[in-house]
Amino acid sequence: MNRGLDALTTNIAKFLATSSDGYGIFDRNDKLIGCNQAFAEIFQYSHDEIINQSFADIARKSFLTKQGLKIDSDNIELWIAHALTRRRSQEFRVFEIDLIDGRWFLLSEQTLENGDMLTQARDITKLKINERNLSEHSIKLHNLALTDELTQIANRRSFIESVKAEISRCQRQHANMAFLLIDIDYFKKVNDTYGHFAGDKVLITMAKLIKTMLREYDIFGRLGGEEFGIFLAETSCQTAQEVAERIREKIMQTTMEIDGQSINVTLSIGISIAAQECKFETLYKEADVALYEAKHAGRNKVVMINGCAK
Ligand SMILES: Nc1nc2c(ncn2[C@@H]2O[C@H](COP(=O)(O)OP(=O)(O)OP(=O)(O)O)[C@@H](O)[C@H]2O)c(=O)[nH]1
Repeated sequence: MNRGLDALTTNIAKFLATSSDGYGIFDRNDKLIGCNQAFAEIFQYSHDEIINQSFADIARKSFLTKQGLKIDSDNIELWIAHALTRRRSQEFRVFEIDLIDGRWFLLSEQTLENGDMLTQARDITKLKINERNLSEHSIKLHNLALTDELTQIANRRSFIESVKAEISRCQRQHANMAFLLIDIDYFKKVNDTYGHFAGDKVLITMAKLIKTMLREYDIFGRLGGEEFGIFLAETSCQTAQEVAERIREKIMQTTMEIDGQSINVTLSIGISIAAQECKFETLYKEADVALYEAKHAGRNKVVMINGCAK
C-alpha cells in the first residue's frame, strides 16, 4: 500500500516538474514551502529564490520591480492587507489574475484543515484574448445594427426605440417633448445634377452639421432616404420651433464644398408636440402632416402642427 503511494507521489512529482501549470504550496503562515518551476516563473523568480517567500513578499517584489503580478494600487501594504482577507476565506477559491507582461492566469486555492494551501495557476492568456476579440466583435455588430452606415447617426430602428423609451420617461415626469421631421428639398435634383456620390456626401455633411446644433441628450436619427428625425425631450413648443428654425437657416446658409462642387440645399421641417397620452406613431403622423404642409407652402419652411396653442 505504502509502496503504491510512494510510486504515485514520485509520478505526480515528475508530472508537476514538467507541467506548464504552476503549482505551489503555502504553509499556514503563508510561506511557500514547495513549488514547481512554472510557478516560480509566473512571479519572475528562480525556483530557489521563491521558496520560503511569503505571499506578501512575492506581492511586494512585484510592486517594487514592476514584474510579475499586476497591482492596481499605489499602496502595496493596503493591497496586501485586502488580499489577505480573501486568502483562505474559503476552503476552495478560483479567480483570475493578470501579470504586468500581459499574461492572464486562472488561480485556484485549496486550503487544508491544517492551513496548508495548494495554489494552481493555469495560463489563460489565449482564452482572454479570444474573449476580448469576441466582445469587441459583438460591440461592433451591436453598433452596426444601431447605426446608419452612411451618416453614422442612429438608424430608423434604433431612433424609434430610443424615442419610445424617452416618451415614456417624459410622460412619467410630465415633461414637454417635441418631434421634428426633416426632409431635404428637391434632393432628387441634387443627385441628378451632382451625382449620387455627391448626394451621399450632402447627407453626411448635413447630418454632421445638425448634430453639432443639438444637445447631447437630443435624439437624432436617419429615418430613411433624405428624411431625418429629431426628438427633443423636456422642450417647450416655442423652443422646438426655435431649434427647427435655427437648423433650417443654418443649412440654407451653408454651401457644401463637395468634390470641387459648391452645393446648397434647403430643408422642410414638420413639428409635432407630444401630449401626455401620446404615442410615437401619432407624433410621427402629425409631424408628417406638418412636413407635407411645409413642402406645399413652397419648401424651406418650418411648420408646426396646430401651432403652439396645442
Ligand atoms: N445620394 C443619395 N440619394 C438618396 C439616398 N436615399 C434616397 N435618396 C434620393 O433622394 C431622392 C428623394 O426624392 P423625392 O422623394 O422625389 O423628393 P425630393 O426630390 O427631395 O423632393 P421633395 O422632397 O418633394 O422636396 C431620390 O432621388 C432618392 O434616390 C441616399 O442614401 N443617397
